[in-house]
Amino acid sequence: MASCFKLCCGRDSDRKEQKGTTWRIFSLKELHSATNNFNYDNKLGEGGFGSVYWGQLWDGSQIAVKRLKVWSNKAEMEFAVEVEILGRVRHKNLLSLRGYCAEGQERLIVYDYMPNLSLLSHLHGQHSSESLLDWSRRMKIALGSADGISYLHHHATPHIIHRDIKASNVLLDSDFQARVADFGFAKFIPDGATHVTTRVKGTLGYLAPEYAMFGKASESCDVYSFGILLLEIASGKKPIEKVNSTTKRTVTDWALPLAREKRFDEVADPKLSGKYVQEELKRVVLVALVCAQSQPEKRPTMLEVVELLKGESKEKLSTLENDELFKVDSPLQEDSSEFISEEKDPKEAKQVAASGGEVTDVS
Ligand SMILES: Nc1ncnc2c1ncn2[C@@H]1O[C@H](COP(=O)(O)OP(=O)(O)OP(=O)(O)O)[C@@H](O)[C@H]1O
Repeated sequence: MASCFKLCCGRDSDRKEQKGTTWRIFSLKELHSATNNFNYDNKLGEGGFGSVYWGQLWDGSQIAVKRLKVWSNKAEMEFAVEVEILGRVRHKNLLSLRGYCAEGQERLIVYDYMPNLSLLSHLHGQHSSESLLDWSRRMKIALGSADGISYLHHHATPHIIHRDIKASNVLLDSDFQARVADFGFAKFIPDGATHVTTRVKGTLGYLAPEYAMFGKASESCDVYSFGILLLEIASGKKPIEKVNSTTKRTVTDWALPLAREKRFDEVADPKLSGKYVQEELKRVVLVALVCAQSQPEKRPTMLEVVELLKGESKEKLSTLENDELFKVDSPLQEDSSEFISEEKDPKEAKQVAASGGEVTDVS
């Protein structure tokens, strides 16, 4: 990918246009001036890669600038992957790349600024007390992020898996439209390959079991993470919850028995104060749980997820409702908590095994 980065992004001209995507190279000086010298007051947040700052360009447009913390080969790779992938895609539900800056050891990525910040900040963070996420906004965010991921899986060439779908990576624009962000761990799936075997990256609580255990990354790993995200949107619960000082419970282990007993109202976020569309809530919970099944082959594709969430086909919804997973007497899923380990840095969970017959890529 590093060599591909040089090839694709290191050309002479300053503005790139590919299939309608437009981005440019920024100078460090320009970004210093846009962010008031990366002033602490401009800081929007911090992630694994580095800090993110709000800024304003000379034309008045607002930007978010992600600045690499410490230069390393690994960080350089993450930077290259993100720029390479975001530079190729453009969709209403994916965060747009404005450009990048690579001067000396400085690596910065410039995006459109998302005034409503991340979904995480509204569900569990600094905006959660404001209760800005009513049911219609939650539905719009669920559908929008599904659309964005579906574009990556089914329309981008080559197909792309994101590998880090989670609430902090869904940003919200001024209209509370979802924009899937953070492509530093994303991977291209070569034509004809069913999956790639790779070092496990991602976030605890969102990792599909086959990926956490065997490093098998495919589109269905994103589907699993999206299922967890959907449950989070509907219930306001975190993916893993502390039940008491020794026990933790996943959101799926909590929601599946409720769904089987058709107690959907108990899944709804109490912050909604009962204000939601019952049919939509039920749909979201059922779709979430089929997505977050342990067996990848039983999960739907993102195209099917979009269709189901829209609720356009009564027939498909009734097939979903009658899925084996929701039969009261069928065995509960393998205990997903057995996969929960207290990694210091879940992003560096060890690659456990590599099985034959697939593309192996340990970057
Ligand atoms: N384009 C943007 N507009 C507004 N805020 C942003 C933007 N990009 C990032 N942020 C804010 O900066 C925070 C840090 O983002 P970043 O993607 O670096 O890390 P993260 O997703 O929170 O964590 P990690 O990198 O560990 O996955 C985000 O949670 C978000 O609040």
